[in-house]
Amino acid sequence: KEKVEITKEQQALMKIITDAYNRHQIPQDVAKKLLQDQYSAEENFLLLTEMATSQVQVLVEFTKNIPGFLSLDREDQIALLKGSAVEAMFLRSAQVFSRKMPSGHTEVLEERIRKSGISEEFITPMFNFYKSIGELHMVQEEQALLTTVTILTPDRPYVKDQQAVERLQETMLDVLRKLCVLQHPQEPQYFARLLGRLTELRTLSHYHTEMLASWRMNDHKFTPLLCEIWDV
Ligand SMILES: CCOC(=O)[C@H]1CN(C(=O)c2ccc(F)c(F)c2)CC(C)(C)c2c1[nH]c1ccccc21
Repeated sequence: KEKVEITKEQQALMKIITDAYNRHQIPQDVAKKLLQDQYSAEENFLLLTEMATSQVQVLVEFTKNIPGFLSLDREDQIALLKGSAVEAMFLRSAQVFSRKMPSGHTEVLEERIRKSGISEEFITPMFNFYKSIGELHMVQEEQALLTTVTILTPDRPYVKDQQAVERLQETMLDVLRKLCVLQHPQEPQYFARLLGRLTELRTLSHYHTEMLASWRMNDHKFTPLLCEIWDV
Protein backbone atom coordinates (compact mmCIF):
# COMPACT_ATOMS: atom_id res chain seq x y z
CA LYS A 1 0.00 0.00 0.00
CA GLU A 2 1.74 3.19 -1.13
CA LYS A 3 2.26 5.74 1.62
CA VAL A 4 0.37 8.94 0.68
CA GLU A 5 2.24 11.99 1.87
CA ILE A 6 1.51 15.68 1.41
CA THR A 7 4.78 17.52 0.73
CA LYS A 8 5.83 20.74 2.47
CA GLU A 9 5.03 22.77 -0.66
CA GLN A 10 1.59 21.15 -0.96
CA GLN A 11 0.96 21.88 2.73
CA ALA A 12 1.84 25.55 2.14
CA LEU A 13 -0.34 25.69 -0.99
CA MET A 14 -3.30 24.18 0.89
CA LYS A 15 -2.88 26.68 3.75
CA ILE A 16 -2.87 29.69 1.40
CA ILE A 17 -6.00 28.47 -0.39
CA THR A 18 -7.91 27.45 2.75
CA ASP A 19 -7.09 30.70 4.57
CA ALA A 20 -8.24 32.69 1.52
CA TYR A 21 -11.39 30.59 1.25
CA ASN A 22 -12.26 31.19 4.91
CA ARG A 23 -11.37 34.89 4.72
CA HIS A 24 -13.65 35.41 1.74
CA GLN A 25 -16.94 34.18 3.18
CA ILE A 26 -20.14 35.83 2.02
CA PRO A 27 -21.70 37.84 4.83
CA GLN A 28 -23.92 35.40 6.73
CA ASP A 29 -26.37 38.22 7.35
CA VAL A 30 -28.08 37.70 3.99
CA ALA A 31 -28.87 34.09 4.85
CA LYS A 32 -29.91 35.31 8.33
CA LYS A 33 -32.19 37.96 6.77
CA LEU A 34 -33.79 35.22 4.69
CA LEU A 35 -34.37 33.27 7.89
CA GLN A 36 -35.62 36.23 9.95
CA ASP A 37 -38.87 37.43 8.53
CA GLN A 38 -41.44 36.24 6.09
CA TYR A 39 -40.83 38.21 2.89
CA SER A 40 -42.71 38.31 -0.38
CA ALA A 41 -41.28 36.37 -3.31
CA GLU A 42 -39.95 39.66 -4.71
CA GLU A 43 -38.16 40.51 -1.45
CA ASN A 44 -36.72 36.97 -1.26
CA PHE A 45 -35.49 37.34 -4.83
CA LEU A 46 -33.91 40.69 -4.02
CA LEU A 47 -32.11 39.17 -1.01
CA LEU A 48 -30.85 36.32 -3.17
CA THR A 49 -29.53 38.69 -5.83
CA GLU A 50 -27.78 40.64 -3.06
CA MET A 51 -26.30 37.34 -1.86
CA ALA A 52 -25.22 36.37 -5.39
CA THR A 53 -23.65 39.78 -6.03
CA SER A 54 -21.56 39.64 -2.88
CA GLN A 55 -20.61 36.04 -3.67
CA VAL A 56 -19.21 37.11 -7.05
CA GLN A 57 -17.13 39.82 -5.37
CA VAL A 58 -15.90 37.25 -2.84
CA LEU A 59 -15.10 34.81 -5.65
CA VAL A 60 -12.93 37.38 -7.47
CA GLU A 61 -11.00 38.15 -4.27
CA PHE A 62 -10.59 34.45 -3.47
CA THR A 63 -9.33 33.64 -6.98
CA LYS A 64 -6.55 36.24 -6.70
CA ASN A 65 -5.14 34.15 -3.85
CA ILE A 66 -4.84 30.96 -5.88
CA PRO A 67 -1.06 30.59 -6.39
CA GLY A 68 -0.31 30.92 -10.09
CA PHE A 69 -3.70 32.34 -11.08
CA LEU A 70 -2.45 35.91 -11.50
CA SER A 71 0.41 34.71 -13.73
CA LEU A 72 -2.14 33.33 -16.24
CA ASP A 73 -3.01 35.39 -19.30
CA ARG A 74 -5.26 38.26 -18.18
CA GLU A 75 -8.08 37.44 -20.56
CA ASP A 76 -7.92 33.80 -19.52
CA GLN A 77 -8.31 34.88 -15.88
CA ILE A 78 -11.57 36.62 -16.83
CA ALA A 79 -12.73 33.63 -18.90
CA LEU A 80 -12.10 31.29 -15.93
CA LEU A 81 -13.99 33.57 -13.53
CA LYS A 82 -16.91 34.01 -15.88
CA GLY A 83 -16.99 30.30 -16.70
CA SER A 84 -16.97 29.12 -13.09
CA ALA A 85 -19.02 31.82 -11.32
CA VAL A 86 -22.34 29.94 -11.34
CA GLU A 87 -20.74 26.63 -10.32
CA ALA A 88 -18.83 28.37 -7.52
CA MET A 89 -22.11 29.97 -6.40
CA PHE A 90 -23.85 26.58 -6.16
CA LEU A 91 -20.85 25.03 -4.38
CA ARG A 92 -20.90 27.84 -1.86
CA SER A 93 -24.69 27.66 -1.58
CA ALA A 94 -24.43 23.94 -0.83
CA GLN A 95 -21.88 24.64 1.88
CA VAL A 96 -23.99 27.39 3.43
CA PHE A 97 -27.08 25.21 3.21
CA SER A 98 -25.51 22.06 4.69
CA ARG A 99 -23.87 24.00 7.55
CA LYS A 100 -25.16 22.99 10.98
CA MET A 101 -28.00 25.44 11.65
CA PRO A 102 -30.21 25.62 14.73
CA SER A 103 -32.94 22.98 14.34
CA GLY A 104 -35.73 24.02 12.01
CA HIS A 105 -33.65 26.76 10.33
CA THR A 106 -32.70 24.58 7.36
CA GLU A 107 -36.37 23.85 6.70
CA VAL A 108 -37.29 27.55 6.96
CA LEU A 109 -34.45 28.44 4.62
CA GLU A 110 -35.53 25.74 2.17
CA GLU A 111 -39.08 27.11 2.33
CA ARG A 112 -37.90 30.69 1.66
CA ILE A 113 -35.80 29.57 -1.29
CA ARG A 114 -38.76 27.68 -2.71
CA LYS A 115 -40.79 30.87 -2.35
CA SER A 116 -38.45 33.07 -4.38
CA GLY A 117 -39.93 32.58 -7.81
CA ILE A 118 -37.79 29.64 -8.87
CA SER A 119 -39.77 27.05 -10.81
CA GLU A 120 -40.16 23.64 -9.20
CA GLU A 121 -38.24 21.82 -11.97
CA PHE A 122 -34.99 23.55 -10.83
CA ILE A 123 -35.64 23.40 -7.10
CA THR A 124 -35.50 19.58 -6.91
CA PRO A 125 -32.11 19.04 -8.60
CA MET A 126 -30.74 22.01 -6.64
CA PHE A 127 -31.68 20.63 -3.22
CA ASN A 128 -30.61 17.12 -4.27
CA PHE A 129 -27.20 18.61 -5.03
CA TYR A 130 -27.09 20.38 -1.66
CA LYS A 131 -27.89 17.11 0.10
CA SER A 132 -25.28 15.17 -1.89
CA ILE A 133 -22.65 17.78 -0.96
CA GLY A 134 -23.79 17.73 2.68
CA GLU A 135 -23.42 13.93 2.84
CA LEU A 136 -19.73 14.25 1.90
CA HIS A 137 -18.98 16.07 5.19
CA MET A 138 -16.07 17.86 3.50
CA VAL A 139 -13.44 19.46 5.69
CA GLN A 140 -12.78 23.12 4.90
CA GLU A 141 -9.53 22.31 3.05
CA GLU A 142 -11.50 20.02 0.73
CA GLN A 143 -14.16 22.68 0.18
CA ALA A 144 -11.53 25.30 -0.66
CA LEU A 145 -9.63 22.95 -3.00
CA LEU A 146 -12.80 21.74 -4.72
CA THR A 147 -13.79 25.35 -5.46
CA THR A 148 -10.24 26.00 -6.71
CA VAL A 149 -10.37 22.93 -9.00
CA THR A 150 -13.72 24.20 -10.35
CA ILE A 151 -12.31 27.65 -11.10
CA LEU A 152 -9.26 26.12 -12.83
CA THR A 153 -11.29 24.16 -15.39
CA PRO A 154 -9.28 24.39 -18.64
CA ASP A 155 -12.16 23.89 -21.10
CA ARG A 156 -14.19 26.99 -20.23
CA PRO A 157 -15.30 29.08 -23.23
CA TYR A 158 -12.69 31.52 -24.62
CA VAL A 159 -9.72 30.15 -22.63
CA LYS A 160 -6.68 30.49 -24.95
CA ASP A 161 -3.83 28.81 -23.03
CA GLN A 162 -5.65 25.70 -21.77
CA GLN A 163 -2.36 23.90 -21.01
CA ALA A 164 -1.37 26.57 -18.48
CA VAL A 165 -4.74 26.18 -16.71
CA GLU A 166 -4.48 22.37 -16.89
CA ARG A 167 -1.05 22.44 -15.19
CA LEU A 168 -2.45 24.57 -12.36
CA GLN A 169 -5.55 22.41 -11.99
CA GLU A 170 -3.46 19.22 -11.89
CA THR A 171 -1.37 20.69 -9.06
CA MET A 172 -4.54 21.31 -7.07
CA LEU A 173 -6.07 17.91 -7.95
CA ASP A 174 -2.93 16.17 -6.69
CA VAL A 175 -3.20 17.89 -3.29
CA LEU A 176 -6.96 17.22 -3.12
CA ARG A 177 -6.48 13.54 -3.98
CA LYS A 178 -3.90 13.08 -1.20
CA LEU A 179 -6.04 15.04 1.26
CA CYS A 180 -9.06 12.83 0.54
CA VAL A 181 -7.01 9.66 1.13
CA LEU A 182 -5.66 11.05 4.41
CA GLN A 183 -8.99 12.50 5.62
CA HIS A 184 -11.17 9.53 4.61
CA PRO A 185 -8.91 6.44 4.88
CA GLN A 186 -11.94 4.17 5.20
CA GLU A 187 -13.38 5.49 1.93
CA PRO A 188 -10.91 4.87 -0.95
CA GLN A 189 -13.54 6.15 -3.46
CA TYR A 190 -14.05 9.47 -1.68
CA PHE A 191 -11.93 11.49 -4.14
CA ALA A 192 -13.85 9.99 -7.08
CA ARG A 193 -17.16 10.88 -5.37
CA LEU A 194 -15.93 14.43 -4.90
CA LEU A 195 -15.10 14.78 -8.61
CA GLY A 196 -18.47 13.27 -9.44
CA ARG A 197 -20.08 16.27 -7.73
CA LEU A 198 -18.34 18.55 -10.26
CA THR A 199 -20.31 16.81 -13.02
CA GLU A 200 -23.54 17.41 -11.06
CA LEU A 201 -22.44 21.03 -10.69
CA ARG A 202 -22.20 21.50 -14.45
CA THR A 203 -25.74 20.20 -14.88
CA LEU A 204 -26.98 22.62 -12.23
CA SER A 205 -25.33 25.54 -13.98
CA HIS A 206 -27.15 24.61 -17.21
CA TYR A 207 -30.41 24.67 -15.21
CA HIS A 208 -29.39 28.08 -13.90
CA THR A 209 -29.21 29.52 -17.41
CA GLU A 210 -32.78 28.31 -18.01
CA MET A 211 -33.86 29.67 -14.59
CA LEU A 212 -32.58 33.09 -15.59
CA ALA A 213 -34.66 33.01 -18.76
CA SER A 214 -37.83 32.39 -16.71
CA TRP A 215 -36.95 35.21 -14.30
CA ARG A 216 -36.30 37.55 -17.20
CA MET A 217 -39.81 36.83 -18.38
CA ASN A 218 -41.28 38.03 -15.08
CA ASP A 219 -38.98 41.08 -15.46
CA HIS A 220 -36.90 40.34 -12.36
CA LYS A 221 -34.10 42.88 -11.86
CA PHE A 222 -30.46 41.84 -11.51
CA THR A 223 -27.47 43.92 -10.37
CA PRO A 224 -25.01 45.13 -13.09
CA LEU A 225 -22.35 42.70 -11.79
CA LEU A 226 -24.76 39.75 -12.05
CA CYS A 227 -25.83 40.84 -15.54
CA GLU A 228 -22.15 40.84 -16.48
CA ILE A 229 -21.26 37.48 -14.97
CA TRP A 230 -24.57 35.65 -15.59
CA ASP A 231 -25.02 36.94 -19.13
CA VAL A 232 -28.50 38.32 -18.37
C1 LIG B 1 -23.67 31.76 -2.01
C2 LIG B 1 -24.42 32.65 -2.94
O1 LIG B 1 -25.51 31.90 -3.43
C3 LIG B 1 -26.53 32.58 -4.01
O2 LIG B 1 -26.51 33.79 -4.17
C4 LIG B 1 -27.65 31.66 -4.46
C5 LIG B 1 -28.30 31.05 -3.24
N1 LIG B 1 -29.02 29.83 -3.56
C6 LIG B 1 -29.51 29.02 -2.56
O3 LIG B 1 -30.11 28.00 -2.83
C7 LIG B 1 -29.22 29.36 -1.13
C8 LIG B 1 -28.40 28.51 -0.39
C9 LIG B 1 -28.16 28.80 0.94
C10 LIG B 1 -28.75 29.91 1.54
F1 LIG B 1 -28.56 30.18 2.86
C11 LIG B 1 -29.56 30.73 0.79
F2 LIG B 1 -30.10 31.79 1.40
C12 LIG B 1 -29.82 30.46 -0.56
C13 LIG B 1 -29.21 29.42 -4.97
C14 LIG B 1 -30.19 30.30 -5.73
C15 LIG B 1 -31.56 30.20 -5.04
C16 LIG B 1 -30.29 29.70 -7.16
C17 LIG B 1 -29.76 31.75 -5.87
C18 LIG B 1 -28.67 32.35 -5.31
N2 LIG B 1 -28.63 33.68 -5.62
C19 LIG B 1 -29.69 33.94 -6.42
C20 LIG B 1 -30.09 35.14 -7.01
C21 LIG B 1 -31.23 35.16 -7.78
C22 LIG B 1 -31.96 34.00 -7.99
C23 LIG B 1 -31.59 32.80 -7.40
C24 LIG B 1 -30.43 32.77 -6.61
